[in-house]
Amino acid sequence: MRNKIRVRQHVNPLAQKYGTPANPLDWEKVYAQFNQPLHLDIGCARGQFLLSMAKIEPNWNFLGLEIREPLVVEANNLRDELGLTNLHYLFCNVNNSLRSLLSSLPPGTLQRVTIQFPDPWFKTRHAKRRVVQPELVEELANYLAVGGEVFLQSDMKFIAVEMCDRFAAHSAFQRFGTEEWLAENPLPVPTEREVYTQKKGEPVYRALFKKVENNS
Ligand SMILES: C[S@@+](CC[C@H](N)C(=O)[O-])C[C@H]1O[C@@H](n2cnc3c(N)ncnc32)[C@H](O)[C@@H]1O
Repeated sequence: MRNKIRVRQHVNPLAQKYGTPANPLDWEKVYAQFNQPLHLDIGCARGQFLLSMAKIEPNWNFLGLEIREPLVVEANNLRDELGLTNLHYLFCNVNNSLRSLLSSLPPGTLQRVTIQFPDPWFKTRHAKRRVVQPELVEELANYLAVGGEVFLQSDMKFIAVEMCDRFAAHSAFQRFGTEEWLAENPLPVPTEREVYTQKKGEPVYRALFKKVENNS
């Protein structure tokens, strides 16, 4: 049994040390089949969700972005031990790295994005530290393929509402179904935070958005 490494619970994405955007990736070196559709998981933590997804869907590539570097190192080591060639984890701050990462992708490959239980940063004065900012929605609108999906979930209703409001405010995105929360997770694998929340019997707020038009 692997020992879990201990890392800080939260880091401030606005701190100077996270101010440098990630370098673009050489996709041909990252994945065995770099033209496969890409699933991007934002704030992947230990990456267990993506690891299971990568095993279930070998015809997709998976990229996990995470700001706590030790978790990324550990996740990539495990990926190597398992020999998965459709999975990669990257240490970066998503709030300044999406453009440099996604602009080099083969056009049309980014087809699914998940943002699951992002750090809530409860206080209003910390709201700028939350992951789903209008600028992040704009970058996803720029690089997600038409018909591509963004799946959002949180155990904090105010965060789920804020995330939905920000995607709904962008003309490239349309909410799937009614304005009600999705009753079930449409993906075949729950995240670690999702399992923890459901074990406590607490609610999860889920929504799905589709990209309906190209960003102009
Ligand atoms: C509460 S955890 C949820 C992890 C996982 N998605 C789950 O559902 O189990 C949120 C993760 O997002 C990461 N995170 C927060 N802000 C980030 C940012 N700006 N860039 C990259 N990762 C970030 C945190 O370090 C943390 O690992």
